[in-house]
Amino acid sequence: MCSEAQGLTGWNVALKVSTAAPAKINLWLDVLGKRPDGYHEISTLMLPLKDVCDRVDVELKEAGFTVRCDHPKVPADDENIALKAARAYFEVAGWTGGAYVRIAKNIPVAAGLGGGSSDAGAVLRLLNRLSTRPLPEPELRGLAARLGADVPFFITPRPALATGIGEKLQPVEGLPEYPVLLVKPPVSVSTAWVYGRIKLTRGTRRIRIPTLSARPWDLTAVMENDLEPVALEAFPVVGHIMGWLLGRAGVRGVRMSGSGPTVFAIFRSFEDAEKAGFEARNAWPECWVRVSRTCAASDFLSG
Ligand SMILES: C[C@@](CO)(OP(=O)(O)O)[C@H](O)COP(=O)(O)OP(=O)(O)OC[C@H]1O[C@@H](n2ccc(N)nc2=O)[C@H](O)[C@@H]1O
Ligand SMILES: Nc1ncnc2c1ncn2[C@@H]1O[C@H](COP(=O)(O)OP(=O)(O)O)[C@@H](O)[C@H]1O
Repeated sequence: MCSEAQGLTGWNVALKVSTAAPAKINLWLDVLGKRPDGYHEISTLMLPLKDVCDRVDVELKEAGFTVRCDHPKVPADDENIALKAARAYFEVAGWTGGAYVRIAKNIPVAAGLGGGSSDAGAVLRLLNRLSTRPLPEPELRGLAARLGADVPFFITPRPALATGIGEKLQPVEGLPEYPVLLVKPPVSVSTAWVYGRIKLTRGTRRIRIPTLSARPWDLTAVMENDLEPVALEAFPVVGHIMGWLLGRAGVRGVRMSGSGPTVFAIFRSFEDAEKAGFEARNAWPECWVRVSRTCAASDFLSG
């Protein structure tokens, strides 16, 4: 790579960059209505998880776009949303050249944890940091929204109220780092399939932020997910896991994350979450089980 090529491409010096791409949970998810474009208006509080993260590397190349991922269910071609993000960024930035994207997968796939969207957000974050003319945040968010409803949240993962189809973000400060136990049954649920079967019963958006800010541990008062009934009917195991988690010592609230099937439980303390995690591995040996915590601020701005 010669310097005039860098001048032409608009890149800074670094040619290989890397960052963590966190999973997310939805503390609540209201579906408010269906839009003419087929997407649904939602209002959801999204919380990134501190240590359930993919690792995303981006290497700039003279030409060509390729992706490698160590998970058999993740596309290794142009269908990979992280590669779509790289192509889209180069096009908008007017860059020549290409990119090699490498993903080390730790977030379960099609789990309701935003794994693919997080990888795409990480690629946009990395490329924008490399640029000699970074895109302003609103333009970057618009590019992200064209890739997927969840992607704008993952450009700067931090607690935020997401509205619209998920692309309008209002950061929420001052929340605790909640201890979380995640249990994912061995079923794959498509987001489109769940949204396609939802019965729209909620008329207006409930205002929950003041309640949560006043009483951040009174979680049952705010935790809801309008996508749950569709997933519970199709996959009763999701309901069985939710019922089991509600019986654990120190539990503060249980919900399905996003379009599922992952169920998450928030606990009074990290010790309670770890104890429940140990019990879950014995009670649900066929499930993916992780103990984590939500992030109070964006731990992902730096790298
Ligand atoms: C449900 C949520 C909650 O955070 O997350 P996941 O469970 O996927 O992690 C999101 O709304 C998922 O966003 P995302 O995963 O980006 O969905 P997209 O790929 O954009 O959309 C997949 C399909 O879901 C439907 N969809 C998605 C978002 C939305 N607000 N309304 C919709 O109707 C559309 O049919 C769309 O074609
Ligand atoms: N980088 C990626 N990581 C995970 N899934 C991806 C990726 N790129 C494309 N996909 C596709 O997106 C689908 C949704 O995956 P994912 O984003 O993990 O689900 P969810 O939005 O429920 O968390 C998967 O079935 C997979 O085929």
